[in-house]
Amino acid sequence: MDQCLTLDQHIERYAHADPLRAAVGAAVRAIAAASIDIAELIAHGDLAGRLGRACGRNADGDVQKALDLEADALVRKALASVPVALLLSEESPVPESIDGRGLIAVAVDPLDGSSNIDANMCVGTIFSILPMTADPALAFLQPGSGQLAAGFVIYGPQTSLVLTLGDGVRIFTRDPRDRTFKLARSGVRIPSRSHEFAINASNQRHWDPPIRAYIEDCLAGADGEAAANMRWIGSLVADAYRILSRGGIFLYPADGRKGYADGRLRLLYEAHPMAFIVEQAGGGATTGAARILDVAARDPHQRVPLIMGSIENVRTVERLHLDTLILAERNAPLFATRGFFRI
Ligand SMILES: O=P(O)(O)OC[C@H]1O[C@](O)(COP(=O)(O)O)[C@@H](O)[C@@H]1O
Ligand SMILES: [Mg+2]
Ligand SMILES: [Mg+2]
Repeated sequence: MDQCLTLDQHIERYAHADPLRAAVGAAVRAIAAASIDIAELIAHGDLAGRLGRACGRNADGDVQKALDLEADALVRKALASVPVALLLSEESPVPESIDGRGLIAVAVDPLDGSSNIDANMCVGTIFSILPMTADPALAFLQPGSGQLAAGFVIYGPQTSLVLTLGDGVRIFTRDPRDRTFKLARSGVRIPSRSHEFAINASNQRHWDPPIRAYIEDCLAGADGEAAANMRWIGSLVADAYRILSRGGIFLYPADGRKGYADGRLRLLYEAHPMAFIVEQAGGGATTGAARILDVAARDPHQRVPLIMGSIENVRTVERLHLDTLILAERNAPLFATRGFFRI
C-alpha cells in the first residue's frame, strides 16, 4: 500500500489524461471536499439541537432535517464547478441539469442516516457516478453495473471515504491537520462468511417467509453452529462500513407495511453504490430475487429491497427466496420444518 497517498494523488493517477475519468475524478474530489465541510459542521457541535430539527419533507415523503438540507447545499455547491451533466439528490424531486457538456451523471444521498443526527451517531454521504447517455432521460435508468465509480463518506469517530473506481475498494481517512483524505486501506475484502447480521427486527411481523426463516435460523444457530450476533445502527453507511471491516450481512427487505413493498432504501443513491462497493470487495448484494447491479430504475427515487454483505450469507438468502418460489409453485407448505435450511 502507498503510505500517505492522498485521495487527490490517487485520482490523478486514475484520471490520467482520459476525459471521462477526469470528470469522474473531479466529481469524487468535489464530493470529498464537501464531505470535509459536512464533517466539520457536525464536529462543531449541535448545542441547540439545530442540525436535527425537522424542516420539511422531501419528494419521497421523508422528513428533512436541517443537516439533510445543509449537506445537500454543500454537495451541490461543490459539484457546481465540475462537468456534471445531471445531478439527482435525495432532497430534490427530479434530476437537475448542471452542465450541458458534462460527461457524467451523479446520484447522491447527501446525508444518510438522518434519524441518527440527534443521537450523535454515525451519519454519512453516499454517491454514485454514471456515464451520461445521449438521451438525458435515460441517464438514471441504467442498471447499476453501468456505474463508473461509487463511494460513501462516514462521519464517525473518524471521517472516512470508501471508494471504488471499479478496481477494488479503498478507504481514505480524513486528516484533520491538513483537511486531506489519506489512504488507510486498499484491496478491502469482505470475509466470505460471517455470523453477524443487521436488520431492523421491529419489523419482524411484516417480513416475508424467506427473511423470517433466515433470521430464525440465525437466532437459533443453524446446522449446529453458534447463534449469530446482531448489530443494527440504522445508518446504512455505518452498517456497510462494519461489514467492509469484518463481514456480516445487512438486510432491509420488502415487508408488509404500507409503502414498504420495495423496502425502504433507494436504488440510485443507496443500493446501487453500496452494491458496487460490496461486490468490488468480494461480497454480494441482492434484492433476494435479483442482483442489485442488474436492476435498472424506473423512477429517480425508486426503492428496492437490499440484502448485502458476506457472499455465502447473501447466497443463502437468495436460495431461500428461490425455495419459496418453488414451494409456492408446488403448493407445498412453506414451513414443513422450522427453517428453510432443512428443506
Ligand atoms: O429507520 P429504519 O426503518 O430502520 O431505516 C433505517 C435506514 O434508513 C436510512 O436512514 C435511510 O437513509 P436516509 O437517512 O438518507 O433517508 C438508512 O441509512 C438506514 O439503513
Ligand atoms: Mg440514506
Ligand atoms: Mg439521506
